[in-house]
Amino acid sequence: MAAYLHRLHHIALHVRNVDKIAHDLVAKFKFNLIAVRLTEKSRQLAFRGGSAVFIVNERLHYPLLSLNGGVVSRLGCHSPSVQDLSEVRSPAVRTVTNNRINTENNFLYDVQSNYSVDTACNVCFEVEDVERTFGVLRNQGCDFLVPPTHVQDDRGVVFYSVVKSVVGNVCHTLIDKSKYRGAFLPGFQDVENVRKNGAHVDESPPSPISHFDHITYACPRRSTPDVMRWYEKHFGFERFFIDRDEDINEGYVLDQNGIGLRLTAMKYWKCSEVGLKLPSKTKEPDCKFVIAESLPEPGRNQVETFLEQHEGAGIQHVGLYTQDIVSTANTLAQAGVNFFAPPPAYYTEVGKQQEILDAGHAPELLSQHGILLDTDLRQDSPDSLCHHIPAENKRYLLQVFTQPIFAEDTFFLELIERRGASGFGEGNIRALWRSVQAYMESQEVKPEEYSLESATAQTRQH
Ligand SMILES: O=C(O)C(=O)Cc1ccc(O)cc1
Repeated sequence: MAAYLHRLHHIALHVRNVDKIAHDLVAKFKFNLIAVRLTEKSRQLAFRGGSAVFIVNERLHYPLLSLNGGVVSRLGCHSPSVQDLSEVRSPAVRTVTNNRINTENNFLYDVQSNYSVDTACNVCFEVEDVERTFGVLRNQGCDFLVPPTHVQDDRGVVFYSVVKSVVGNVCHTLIDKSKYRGAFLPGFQDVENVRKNGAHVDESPPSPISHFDHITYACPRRSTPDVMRWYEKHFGFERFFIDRDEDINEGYVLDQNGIGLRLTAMKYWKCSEVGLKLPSKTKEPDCKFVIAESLPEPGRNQVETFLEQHEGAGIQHVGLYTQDIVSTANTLAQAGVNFFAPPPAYYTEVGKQQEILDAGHAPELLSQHGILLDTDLRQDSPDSLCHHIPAENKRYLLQVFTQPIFAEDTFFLELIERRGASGFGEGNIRALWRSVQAYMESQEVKPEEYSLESATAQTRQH
């Protein structure tokens, strides 16, 4: 029996310095700061775009006073000013683990990450019953980093526990907030409340991001079956076939023209008891998970670069869903987001140009920010995520990939818009791969000298 996952609650990042990433999420990626937790030992900031929430955790090695001039001063016009947040103290909470008041954990709803590089490493799911889920998973041999714990304030109580996954440093906070009436989580100060108590701040505009579409793990070669088994057994994930001819054991393999990538995707159902067979109409898929591993090809590639610079497996990228990728990419680019662009020939190749035109898009517009368009490999799939499929058109998806958002060539974000396509476009994956390869060739850099960082120099600068 697997755990009952209700839905994805948030993805947590652990960074050495929250300033840059907080600034980027607000000013560039148009997320809104929704809640903060500031203590002498840690800063935790929550950002929302639609239902997509990131919590950015930073361990502090200095007292709270240094907050002045720190993150909050550079968050931009839609975030509270330094004065608003420098007066914020974590609301009083009672944290109880194993019937004892817990004062040790600096990070609520997470664990202290001593990881040496910045990392996205916790995918938090809402569950129905933390104690029960803990019991089930522990009996199955899962490793828990935080046993069932509850956090209480005057608006109610939240239960959580943190389980380690089999993917590098990735762990999962399992949380039950059904007995909590507050806007976010106990221990966090809602930014609305900060505003009401402090100076006037402009209302935040709605974010163009609506939800997390998928999370992609970069894993070592031949580790995919173990990862699949773990998620199937413990969380009830099901295989999502990217291609109908995909081999069940091999996954979806791209191994032509210098691309050596194996992708295997998994899905689970939102708000449903995992494992329960529901009529397909009542099933609502949540965020997908993709496992990427490289094939034993010579030379460097995105997955191997990630593993090296991240010092192990982990979350390589997160797909952010937007209803209008052209407008969102434009807004983000104007705000300073740099996207990877495919070779210019991508938009003038006869086949691709026609494909873009048939889908009702202008190749010139897509080329401005490196947006890729691909027809879904699963044209006859009955479980499409999009409900508005133009009968005359094939189902397709649009994607654009950002440069890594941390100092290392590791974690990046993706914008994705689906027009009836529920899978992942082979052409887009090839184009992304090639955008890195093309730079290597144009610069005549030997593969072993190549770094993703240098490749980003050729991506579009805004
Ligand atoms: O297309 C996507 O968003 C994927 O998740 C597939 C993918 C996985 C890993 C890569 O390095 C590139 C593409």
